[in-house]
Amino acid sequence: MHFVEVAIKVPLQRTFDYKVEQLLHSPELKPGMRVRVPFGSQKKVAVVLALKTSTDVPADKIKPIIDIIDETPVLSAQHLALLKFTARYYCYPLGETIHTALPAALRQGECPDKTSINMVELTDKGAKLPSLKAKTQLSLLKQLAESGKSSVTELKALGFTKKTIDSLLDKELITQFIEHDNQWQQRAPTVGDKPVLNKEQAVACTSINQASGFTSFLLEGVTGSGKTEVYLQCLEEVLKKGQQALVLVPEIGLTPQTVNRFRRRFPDTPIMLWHSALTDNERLQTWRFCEKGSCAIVIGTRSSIFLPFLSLGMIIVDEEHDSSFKQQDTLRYHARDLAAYRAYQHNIPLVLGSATPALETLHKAINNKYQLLSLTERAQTSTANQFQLMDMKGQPEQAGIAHASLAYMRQHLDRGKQVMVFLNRRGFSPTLICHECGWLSECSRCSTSATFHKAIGQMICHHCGEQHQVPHQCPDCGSTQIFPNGKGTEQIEEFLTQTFPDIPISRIDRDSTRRKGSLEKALDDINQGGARILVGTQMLAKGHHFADVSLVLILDVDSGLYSCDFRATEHLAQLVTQVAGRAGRSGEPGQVLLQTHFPEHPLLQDLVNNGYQDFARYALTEREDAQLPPITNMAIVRAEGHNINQVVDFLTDLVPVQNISGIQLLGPIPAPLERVAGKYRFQLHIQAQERPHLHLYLAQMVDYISTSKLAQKVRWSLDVDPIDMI
Ligand SMILES: Nc1ncnc2c1ncn2[C@@H]1O[C@H](COP(=O)(O)OP(=O)(O)OP(=O)(O)O)[C@@H](O)[C@H]1O
Ligand SMILES: [Zn+2]
Repeated sequence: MHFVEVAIKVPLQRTFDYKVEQLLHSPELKPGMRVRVPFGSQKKVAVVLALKTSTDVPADKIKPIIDIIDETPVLSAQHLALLKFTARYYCYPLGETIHTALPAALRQGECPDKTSINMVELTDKGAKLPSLKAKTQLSLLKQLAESGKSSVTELKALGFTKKTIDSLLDKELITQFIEHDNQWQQRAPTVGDKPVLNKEQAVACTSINQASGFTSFLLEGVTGSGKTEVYLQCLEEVLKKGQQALVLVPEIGLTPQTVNRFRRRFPDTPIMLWHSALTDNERLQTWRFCEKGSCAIVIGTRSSIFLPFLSLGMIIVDEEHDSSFKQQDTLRYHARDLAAYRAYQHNIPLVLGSATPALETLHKAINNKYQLLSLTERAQTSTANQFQLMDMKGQPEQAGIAHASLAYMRQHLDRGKQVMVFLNRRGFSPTLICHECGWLSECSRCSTSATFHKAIGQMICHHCGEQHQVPHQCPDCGSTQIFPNGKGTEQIEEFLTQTFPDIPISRIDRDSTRRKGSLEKALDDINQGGARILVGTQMLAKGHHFADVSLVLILDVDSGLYSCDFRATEHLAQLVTQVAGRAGRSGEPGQVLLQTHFPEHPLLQDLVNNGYQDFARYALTEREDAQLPPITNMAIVRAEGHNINQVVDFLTDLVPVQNISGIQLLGPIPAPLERVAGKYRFQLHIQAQERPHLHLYLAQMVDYISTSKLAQKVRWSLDVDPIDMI
């Protein structure tokens, strides 16, 4: 008798054993293959972890597997090891971790090659070009007679439909088959025009290319210093060796601009994209092509870290500080941190690039765990941007813009330049206020305000999404004197349209770019010089290269200066630096105006006078003093529920009576946003000097929670290495 240990998608920290009876014609079972198993009254897809000759499950209890789905493993041993590591590190059930990593089609037990049938050619019968009534079918036969075997996507691009192809298949005039083209591995890649690297870029490139085996690099380069150029020239070497590369980019970083740059540089190299808008079939195909080595470069967002590769040669994480690399629900993994594990596993270089490295990464670089490579100058201009703090105290202003700022805007616009106005708040105003009684529009289900969206005439809560009509009267006193309170991008756009009636304005935020393709269109418009004033939220901040922006106006930096989250200043400094970095990217130096009521604040002074590099190193010493991450290690248990007592009791029960050496606990404390969608939210903070202590403790705690009755009454989650406190 043989047994298998399998992982199943269930919210339990355990695996399951089944017995394997002799199945007719069954392929030899191996770890990484999928099987179907009975689970309760259901049938579930499970992944084999190990084959065993004995089990602890009593003989009368153990059930047989139903069937074996795969002929060969869909997860290699190395890939399984990655997923096991991920599950362990984030204290998340292995079955659910595997479920997160696999494309939907594979989770559901479908054939891995379902979508890979990508080529067709004539059969002998088809080659005789029999006369056919349907003209399109005949012209497809002729096309194939001329071109030989062709890819389905190519034929579709020529206007042939799937229906025409299927009809010919039915008549056995053509056949279809799978072809994984690995030709690129044998030939030297064609390389498009490229600039000569400057000295710092060349040093960085050489260091990375000379790395043998697993080495992590932090490429700390000021905005516009040509980090992408360094990636491209390193990738060239990887491709020459016939190896694959994974380039991780933030969600918004996957713009046509970025992709075109890679395409133009490597025109005959197979490059695939991975992002949230792919269909299930496209995901499966990319997965399969990576695995077979038919794809050389993947440019992908967070979850591309789980793609299988045949011969991975390098991982690059662009804008490594970006928060979109951290998944904020279910499996709360950080793609950058998993990238480090993967690079170690494959024994290859890892390149983390940013103008504003996360303190976590910088800490490792300063302690020589990562090799630090610096680009201190911009690639296309010799002068740095000029910063100016605009003291808002006593300043005349309209819509939150100082008159002095408006005068600067006019100067730049008169010279034919583009101006960017940044405010990290969408909507028209964050609240409505009653002039008579002081009523403020609040979300009825969250401890936060409801935002006024004027264009669509709705009040919307940005936390729970609750939406309702704009009131005409104050719900408390009945007065009609209710006004917008505070500013959002919609209001700024309205005001600037009135102030500069002849200047085309483009607003970029989540509301204005909801429709598919609208962001791409807006960015294109900006690059063509169509829009001259750009108003936007952090969507505008990331990675864009707008050649003609010469003035960046940052409206409200003050909200980030005084926050209960110890990371708020780091995030503010990153955001300000990234936004500012959009100015003066070619030609003359840019001007950056920061409007603030606290121009003397040490953080702003440091940032403006000495730059992010200096700020970040100072901020690390502060974290050292306060014994906060990245100096120490942290995890948060979050719990929420409609009954506040149950939430607090659950967390209180987790706090041991006696101190545990090496572990500090704080809580239960209310979350910064204490109520969301009607639920109360509390947290328990766990800190440890040593990472092994933290993980040992967390493993025991998760074990304990699995037996806790209190846990069944609340929703709880564990966040290892949280990046915010919300
Ligand atoms: N060595 C070079 N010589 C001339 N131009 C260069 C060189 N390196 C990069 N550039 C150009 O400078 C501009 C900025 O470079 P790039 O986009 O690579 O910078 P970056 O550091 O990735 O920018 P950011 O992170 O701020 O978005 C691009 O237009 C790029 O083509
Ligand atoms: Zn709400």
